[in-house]
Amino acid sequence: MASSEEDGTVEEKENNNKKRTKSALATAWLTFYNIAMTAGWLVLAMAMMRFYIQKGTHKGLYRSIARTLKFFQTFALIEVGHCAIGIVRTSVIVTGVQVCSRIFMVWFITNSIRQIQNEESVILFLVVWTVTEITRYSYYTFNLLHHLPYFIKWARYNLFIVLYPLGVVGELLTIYAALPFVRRSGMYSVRLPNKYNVSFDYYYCLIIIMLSYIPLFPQLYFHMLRQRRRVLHGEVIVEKDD
Ligand SMILES: CCCCCCCCCCCCC/C=C/C(=O)SCCNC(=O)CCNC(=O)[C@H](O)C(C)(C)COP(=O)(O)OP(=O)(O)OC[C@H]1O[C@@H](n2cnc3c(N)ncnc32)[C@H](O)[C@@H]1OP(=O)(O)O
Repeated sequence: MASSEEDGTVEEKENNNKKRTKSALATAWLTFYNIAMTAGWLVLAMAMMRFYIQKGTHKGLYRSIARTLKFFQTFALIEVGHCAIGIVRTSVIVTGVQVCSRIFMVWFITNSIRQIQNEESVILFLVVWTVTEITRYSYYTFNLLHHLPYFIKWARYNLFIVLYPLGVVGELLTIYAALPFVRRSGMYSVRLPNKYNVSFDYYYCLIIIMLSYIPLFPQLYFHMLRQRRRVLHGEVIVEKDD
């Protein structure tokens, strides 16, 4: 009897040790990840400012930062993994929609269609993303280090109120500007007849994606408003599981 109790205690201790090691590892990884992402977006911000100060125009700005942007935005896919393995308390779906829509904007719109890279709307969403990400990743970093300045917390849970709609406007205007080029070039489209007997029209796919902002964006926005009430006003929010 005594020995089984002892076994139980030993097992519990081992489990607790494993959990502690796992959470220490997760914290170390997240701290590294968030510092790297803050630095990446800071580099982007500085490159954009330097370009604009030197050239006095936004034309050519996208091309000058394209590589860095593609790298750091694509790297954010890891965040979906963080949610999936449970090291951050965030919904896989919410994070997945957010990250995939950004990657889609970078790779399948802005990077693929040269003719739209100098649109003002591209600069709009780039500036909005950059401010958002510097704030968001520095918030996570300082939070993990238990030294969170109030102004960063305030910025994380207030700036999105204006930045989120602005980002969406920038993205939608950019997709809209891409439509004529996509239609003319037939890019990423598969026409009939072909040996697989399938067709795909990227032009209509883009229109569907634009329409999908109508149901999806409010969900992301209201999610952030709930997070804001929880973090800034201490409200207890019960969220449905994925
Ligand atoms: C294939 C094509 C698909 C196309 C689909 C099209 C449809 C698109 C629809 C809409 C698209 C919108 C486009 C908008 C783009 C823009 O970004 S515009 C710029 C403004 N943007 C924002 O303000 C972004 C706001 N969104 C986000 O912050 C996130 O993406 C989020 C997923 C919505 C954030 O939610 P969540 O993580 O739940 O909130 P938090 O409060 O930040 O975190 C919750 C807890 O998790 C911890 N945590 C999360 N990540 C980390 C991390 N990296 N490191 C450490 N900790 C992390 C966080 O600390 C919280 O923990 P607790 O405080 O303990 O709860």
